[in-house]
Amino acid sequence: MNNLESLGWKTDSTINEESVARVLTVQKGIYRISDGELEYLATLSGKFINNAQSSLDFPAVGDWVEVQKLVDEKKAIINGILPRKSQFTRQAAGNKTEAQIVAANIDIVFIVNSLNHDLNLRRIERYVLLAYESGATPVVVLTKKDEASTEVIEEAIASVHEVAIGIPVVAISSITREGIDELLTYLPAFKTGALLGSSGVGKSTLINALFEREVQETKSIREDDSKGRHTTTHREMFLLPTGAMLIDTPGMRELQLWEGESAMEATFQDIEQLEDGCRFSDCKHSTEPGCRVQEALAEGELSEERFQSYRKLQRELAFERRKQDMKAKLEEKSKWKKISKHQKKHYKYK
Ligand SMILES: Nc1nc2c(ncn2[C@@H]2O[C@H](COP(=O)(O)OP(=O)(O)OP(=O)(O)O)[C@@H](O)[C@H]2O)c(=O)[nH]1
Ligand SMILES: [Zn+2]
Repeated sequence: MNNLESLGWKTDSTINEESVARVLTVQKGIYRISDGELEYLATLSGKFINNAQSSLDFPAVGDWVEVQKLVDEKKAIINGILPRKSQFTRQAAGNKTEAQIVAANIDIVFIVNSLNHDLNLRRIERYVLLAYESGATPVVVLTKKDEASTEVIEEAIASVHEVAIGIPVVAISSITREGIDELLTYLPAFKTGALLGSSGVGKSTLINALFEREVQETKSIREDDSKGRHTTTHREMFLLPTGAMLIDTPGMRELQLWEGESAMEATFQDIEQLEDGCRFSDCKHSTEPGCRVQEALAEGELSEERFQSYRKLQRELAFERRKQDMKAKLEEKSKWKKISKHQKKHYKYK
């Protein structure tokens, strides 16, 4: 196994692996990257910056980048980004239509909620949708198991299963360590996970828990690791002692919906299935006769809250799409403006 593989790299003979590295943190144009052996502080090449069209073209935590290493100085220059397997975006600050990339190449998304507060099922639905949109696999984590009664735990798991259909749910305690091993079965070595969840649900405590025991256990093996891999806790992409990676970026809290047609279908499979039973294929599920959705609502088979949440997310997505269409049109316009200006200029000097 080469060093890159320890960061989750899959061997690719079409790429010169000597010049590949992964982005661990991003801070004001400085990228801390690793090739699995050494870390480098990298900047973007001039050509890269010139070619970038939007903020999505810039590297994010988790990206694989093509670099030129200056080994002696532990510095590097980033020339390009390798194709992303998945990506999380949010709205760029100060720009209502531009997406900004928060993290890339995430395999598993942990949707973290705490058992000692009211479970917000609507938020879970939203996060499930986001996970599917990004291209990652969702897992729901219920924290602070030590503070909840068996009854509360069972009830919480059952209600999450209802809104997160077919998605694993794990109840854990970072204090008693209950459930931690089960959680790790969803994050195998060389895979990259990300934590999604509100403030205070226990994400940092979980990361610490994931480090502690393993650090003890693996200490003898990695004691001579002069890079101090186990003590660095300020990174955004953590290299866990199990060999897996975990991303906890603050930006993950402001994730936005982007264009999730198929993600909606995956998230609301129950409703999509009911819709197939409506008499009219363009049924709006309000007053139409033979509406299977209304029937399920009346019979309590589908909860009103979940249906409203579905509606709300649908509206939001439609809004996002309109915004993006508008943006595309404006860009097209300004492109033509530039071209005609350019032509006028040429004309003058001819
Ligand atoms: N009883 C109990 N308390 C926990 C557990 N995990 C976290 N806590 C407590 O919950 C509080 C918040 O935990 P954090 O890990 O800081 O939460 P966070 O999600 O990282 O919060 P932000 O960093 O603000 O996003 C702290 O007081 C923790 O000690 C747990 O498993 N059991
Ligand atoms: Zn209907």
